[in-house]
Amino acid sequence: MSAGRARRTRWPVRRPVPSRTLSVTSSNVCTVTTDPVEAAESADAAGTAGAAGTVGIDDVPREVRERHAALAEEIEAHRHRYYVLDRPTISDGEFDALVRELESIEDQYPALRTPDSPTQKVGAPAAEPGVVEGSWPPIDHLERMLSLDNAFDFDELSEWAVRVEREVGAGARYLCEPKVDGVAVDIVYRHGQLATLATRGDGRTGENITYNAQFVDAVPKQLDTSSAYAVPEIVEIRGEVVFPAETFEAINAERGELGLPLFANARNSAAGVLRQRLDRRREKLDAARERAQAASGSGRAQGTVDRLEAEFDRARRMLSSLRLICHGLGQRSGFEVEYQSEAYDALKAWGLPVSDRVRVVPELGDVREYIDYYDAHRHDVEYELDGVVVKVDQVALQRQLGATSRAPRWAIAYKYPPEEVTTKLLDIKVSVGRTGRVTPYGEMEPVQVAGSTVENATLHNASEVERKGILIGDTVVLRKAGDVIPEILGPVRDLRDGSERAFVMPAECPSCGTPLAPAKESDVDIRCPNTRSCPAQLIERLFYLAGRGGFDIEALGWESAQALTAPAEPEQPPVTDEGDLFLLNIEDLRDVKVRRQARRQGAEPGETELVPYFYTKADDAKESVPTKNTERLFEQLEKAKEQPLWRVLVSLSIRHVGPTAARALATAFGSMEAIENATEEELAAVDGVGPTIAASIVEWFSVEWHRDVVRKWREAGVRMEDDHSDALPRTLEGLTIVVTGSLDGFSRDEAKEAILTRGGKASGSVSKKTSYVVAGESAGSKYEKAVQLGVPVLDEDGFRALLDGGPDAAEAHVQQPEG
Ligand SMILES: NC(=O)c1ccc[n+]([C@@H]2O[C@H](COP(=O)([O-])OP(=O)(O)OC[C@H]3O[C@@H](n4cnc5c(N)ncnc54)[C@H](O)[C@@H]3O)[C@@H](O)[C@H]2O)c1
Ligand SMILES: [Zn+2]
Repeated sequence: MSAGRARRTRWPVRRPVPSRTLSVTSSNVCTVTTDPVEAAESADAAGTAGAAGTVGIDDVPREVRERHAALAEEIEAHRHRYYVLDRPTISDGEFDALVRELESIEDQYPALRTPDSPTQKVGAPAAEPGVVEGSWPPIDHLERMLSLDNAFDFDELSEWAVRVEREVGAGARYLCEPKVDGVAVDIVYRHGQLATLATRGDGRTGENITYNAQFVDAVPKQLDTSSAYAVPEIVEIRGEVVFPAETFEAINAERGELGLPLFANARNSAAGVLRQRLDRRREKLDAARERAQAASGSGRAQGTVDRLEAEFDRARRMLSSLRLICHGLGQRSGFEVEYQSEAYDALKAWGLPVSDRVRVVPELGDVREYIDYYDAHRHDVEYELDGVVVKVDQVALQRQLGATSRAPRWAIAYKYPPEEVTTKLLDIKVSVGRTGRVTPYGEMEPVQVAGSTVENATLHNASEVERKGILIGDTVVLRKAGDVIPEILGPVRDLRDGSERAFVMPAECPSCGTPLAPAKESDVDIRCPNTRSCPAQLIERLFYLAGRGGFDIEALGWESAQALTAPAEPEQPPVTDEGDLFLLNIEDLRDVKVRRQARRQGAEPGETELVPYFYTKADDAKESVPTKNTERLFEQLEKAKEQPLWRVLVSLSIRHVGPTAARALATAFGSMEAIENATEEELAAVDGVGPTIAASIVEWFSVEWHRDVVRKWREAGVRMEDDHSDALPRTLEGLTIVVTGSLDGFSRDEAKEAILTRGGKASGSVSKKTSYVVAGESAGSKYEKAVQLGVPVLDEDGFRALLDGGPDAAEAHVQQPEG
């Protein structure tokens, strides 16, 4: 059986909507009331009839039936964990894949699509009180709460649109909304007063969490009855409760400090917080207070009160920071609108929060744009969204379209690729950085997430590993959001089997074997103190000094740096610290060998061989010769000796001395010697340097091998002072300049350097204090801002004039605002 993309055949044949359903739905905007059993039966009947006509359940091959049953059971178990326990063990993406597999089986064998299949149901039944500890008593919704059908790509979205058009003809307007990844709730107002707050449960019955509603600021206790929209006698509102992303992070940080298990994501945390039995906490607190009063003066009794009070308070604070986004109505009497978007205006007028990102658009192409926009800006929204919901805006058409047993036909959820997956944490290793800092990182079974394969993720430091409660061997939740580096959020504790083990920070450097220690006693980070020739640190420093902000030696990449500092042969590496770099002789590298996966035919995986790194020998040649890259390396080393002083300074890897400080130092002192001999005060007095950097420079030069690096570079011919003729006229003294858009004659870095070397400041944002904005090709918002603030704008010619002759020369080039 093909497990290919499931084709939706949930409503394959046009069938009359039962009249009873019609009459009930006629007052409906966002949720359609159908009798679930009847609807499910007719869906089943339709499915069966639509596919093979006579294929009954007995005609389905046994293996298929078994796979279907096993999958259904697995899905139900995950639903229970997710909806009732708030403790899922798989990611949403993995869960959705299981559901899709079930759907594709049912597409092939519609007889399996029975009313109790998970594909036909919403959520999970609210737990019977007492069955799951801590759940609230159930409450029936006035109208059923449905789920949504999903589209995972544009083809599926247009298939939906085609079905809509087939049912109701052209002319549907599309209402686009963020799909809020929160906890679905149902709120009932009677005569404008909050009556109940409930979770979705199985769509029919949810948990009655009204007690907690009093603490949720986002849920109005009373609707504004003075608005243009009369508040109906009874109105049922649907929405999502979420934590803003920031609050979620703060909550987890606090839980970490208190030693409580962290929430895996914002949705789980919102669900956990919303569903806690705050009433019971209150009872406990009251009882403790009474006991304390009875045992007047007992410190212990008072201690209990204090603790319970603090806990109650914390819970209340968390509830009050929850947010609500309303996106629909259930039952209501005496309230009619023509459009769903109009219903939102009413909700707003009554004081209910509605997303201001909702848009009504006429064409599917516009829907696509909306979807693309939020795909790119998913993380600019203050809460988590996992997709976009597209709805038919006209209420009359919604009625015509109706619903299946589990979802309306007039809406669809377009889902973005998941950003969270689970994977196995195979090991925790440590890496040593440029400054010797030792950082643990997780090695995982490779997984696909947000479009790339991830197998490593940093864990920052040992206390982070502890705070997150991660053990080696755990299944972990891994998150990769947009361009952000992947992060291990935490373990899935429920999947532990006892074989997991705690991570222990190694006592010795994995690169050079030196005992590790914190630099200062109070530091959380530990370091390898062998700064001079620990290969891990030296490689990072070489890589850095070869970078674009340093000597700019492209041919010295990470691998070459490794071959120079830690080759397999000879034992004594050609470079023991960066001082050796410019003293290298191409001949010295002839015998440098590295260990590689063996390339010979039939080599086993893991079988290695020694190969020369810098030299190569053609099959028929007698002598080996330097590789192309080796030749380039030596050419570039030669050129690097002529780099300006600030680049040499950057290349020394002095803490806090990046390009900006290095430029300021070079301009102020002119030579390495002068900097080396300057006092801390003299250094600190330089504009753009300051006391921290000054102290760091003095400390750096106090180390003997550091001074040797400078000495060796000087001996090798590296230029250690800026020629006087290099000094450019300081035409931009005191000016702040913003460059935006692209220029023909300057890269971004070159433009910046041109500004800095003439005494100006280069800034990235436009304010009233900006002296000039240089606007190149396709300059955007910064240009507009400049015009708005009246900051003079120059084109590229104007920029050149400014560089050469200062403000007077640029005067003639200042662009006059239009109009
Ligand atoms: N990891 C697990 O084990 C597990 C288990 C069960 C479910 N899940 C996840 O839960 C989700 C499925 O649950 P679902 O039935 O709630 O379906 P859904 O999330 O696909 O969509 C339906 C729900 O979206 C909500 N919604 C958000 N924004 C909305 C808007 N603007 N308009 C209308 N509705 C909006 C509504 O509450 C609605 O009920 C999936 O993401 C699934 O992966 C995960
Ligand atoms: Zn080391």
